[in-house]
Amino acid sequence: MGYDPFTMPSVSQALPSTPFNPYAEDHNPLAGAGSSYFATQNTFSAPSQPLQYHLYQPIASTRETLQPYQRQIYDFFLPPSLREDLQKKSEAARQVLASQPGVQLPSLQQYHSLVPLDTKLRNSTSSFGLSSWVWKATSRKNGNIYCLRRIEGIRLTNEEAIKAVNSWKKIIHPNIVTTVEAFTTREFNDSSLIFVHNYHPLSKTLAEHHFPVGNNRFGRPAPVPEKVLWGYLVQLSSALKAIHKAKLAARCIDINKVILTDKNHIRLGACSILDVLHFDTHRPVEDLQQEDFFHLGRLILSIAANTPLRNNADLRFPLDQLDRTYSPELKERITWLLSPPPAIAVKTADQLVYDLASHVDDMFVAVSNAQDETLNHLGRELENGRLVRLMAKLGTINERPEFDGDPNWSETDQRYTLKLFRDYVFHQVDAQGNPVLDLGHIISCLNKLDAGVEEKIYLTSRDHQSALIVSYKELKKQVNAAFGDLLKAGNKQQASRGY
Ligand SMILES: Nc1ncnc2c1ncn2[C@@H]1O[C@H](COP(=O)(O)OP(=O)(O)OP(=O)(O)O)[C@@H](O)[C@H]1O
Repeated sequence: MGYDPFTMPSVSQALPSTPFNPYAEDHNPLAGAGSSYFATQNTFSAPSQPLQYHLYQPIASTRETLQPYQRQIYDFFLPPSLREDLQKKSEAARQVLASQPGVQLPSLQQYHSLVPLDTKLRNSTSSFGLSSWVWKATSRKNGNIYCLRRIEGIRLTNEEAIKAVNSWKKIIHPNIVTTVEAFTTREFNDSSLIFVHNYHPLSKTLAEHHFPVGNNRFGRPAPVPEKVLWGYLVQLSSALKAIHKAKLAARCIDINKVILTDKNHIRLGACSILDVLHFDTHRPVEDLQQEDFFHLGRLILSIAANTPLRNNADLRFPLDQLDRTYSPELKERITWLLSPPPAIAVKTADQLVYDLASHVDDMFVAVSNAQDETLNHLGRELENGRLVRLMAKLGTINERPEFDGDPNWSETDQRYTLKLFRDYVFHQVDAQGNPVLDLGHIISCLNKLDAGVEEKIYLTSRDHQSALIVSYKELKKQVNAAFGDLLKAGNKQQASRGY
C-alpha cells in the first residue's frame, strides 16, 4: 500500500505532548501545563497550536502501481481536502478565549463562552450606523454554537420593535443565515441589543473575501469569473424571493453583510436587524423591497468592478466598463437591478428568478453533482461508523475483568473464542514475530463478522495450546449473545442506544 495507516496523526497527536486534562476549565487542548505560558502572551483569542494539516495529505498517489481490485487506504475515508476543511471548521467552532484580565466577556442570557469573530478587533459603525460587535457563543440550553451580534448603546422606545424578529425566525433558506432571537442586555453597562443568528464556522464576508485588507498582490487583481457572479446573483435572488414572499425586505444586501460559508455558497448574514433598529420609521415594505434590487445590483457590480462601491458612489463608470470583461447579458441584468422600478409596475423577485432561469439550471446541476459526491463520501463513512459500533461491542466484551460475579467471564465459553478472534484481527504477526499492521485485513474481518458469512477461520491461542475452527456466522452469534448478556445486566434503555 505504500502507506502506514497507523502513522496518520490524530488531532491530539498533531498537538504538542502536553498531557490533556479533561477536568480543565479551559477546554482548549493546550489547557494544562502549557496554559499559563500561553495566557501571558499578548493574544486576543486562545492561542492554539496549528494542526499539521500537511501530515494528513497522501504522500503520493500510487494508484497506477495497484491492481484494479486493490485498495488504497484513502479509498476507505473522506478525501483529504474535505477532511481538512471539516477539521478546520470544527477547530474554529471549538475555539475558546484565553482567560485574560480585561478581555473577559460576560455570558448573555443562556449564551456563554463568547469568542470574537470580528477580525478587525475594533467595533465598527459602518453598516448599521451604530457600533456593532460579533461573537460566537455556546447556548447553555442545547449546546449549539450561535453567532451573536451586539448593537451598542441603543434604547428601544417601542416594545414591539424586538418582536420584528419573529417573522424572520420562520425563514429557513440555504442562502439566508437563520435568525434565532433578539434580546436587550445591560451586561455591558449600557443598553445593548443582541441578535442571535446561526453560526457558520470560518465564514468570511464578501468584502473580506474579494477585497482583503493588506492585499499585497501586484497589479490589478484577476477579475472574478463570470460564473461566480451568476452564482451569487442566483443565490441572492432566491433569498430575496423567499424574503419578499414573507412580506419582508432583506435590507442588508451589502458586501459586509453577505457571508461566504463554503466554496461559492453565500448567505445573507444580518437579516432582521434593521427591521428592529428602524421599527419606528414605518417605511412601506414595498419600497424597501425595491431597494433590495438596487442593493443587489450594486453588490454584484462591486465585485465585478473589483471595487467596494459604498452608498452614493457613482455607479455609471464601473457599469460602463463592465462589458470589457463580462458578457452583455450580465451587464443587462445589473442595469435592470440598478434602474428605478418602471412607472407602471414594480420589480419582483419572481420575475428576477425567472429571468435567471438558465443560470439557475447551471447552479442546480452543480449543486446536484456536489450532493451526489457528498452522498458517496457519506456512504463510505457510514461503513466506517458501522465498523466502529462493532468494535465498540467487541471492546465491551474482550478482557472485561468481571461480570455477574465471575472474574473469568471474558475468558470462558464463547467469550474466549471472541478473545482469540480479537487476536486474529488485531494482533497478527509475521513469521519473524513482527506485527502485521494491515488495515485491509482488519476491515475485511470486521465486515465478514458484521455480515456473519459462512467462511471459517482458524483461531489459535497465544501459547498454541488451544485451536479452533469457527465460522464468522458463529462468531456473530457469539458477539450478539455476549453483548446481550451485558445489555440485560445494564440499564437496557441506556445501553442499547446507538448499537
Ligand atoms: N453567522 C455567522 N457565522 C459565522 N461568522 C459570521 C457570521 N456572521 C458574520 N460572521 C463573521 O464575523 C465577522 C464580522 O462580521 P461583520 O458583519 O461585523 O463584518 P464587518 O466587515 O466587520 O462589517 P461592519 O464593518 O459592518 O461591522 C466576519 O468575518 C464574518 O464573516
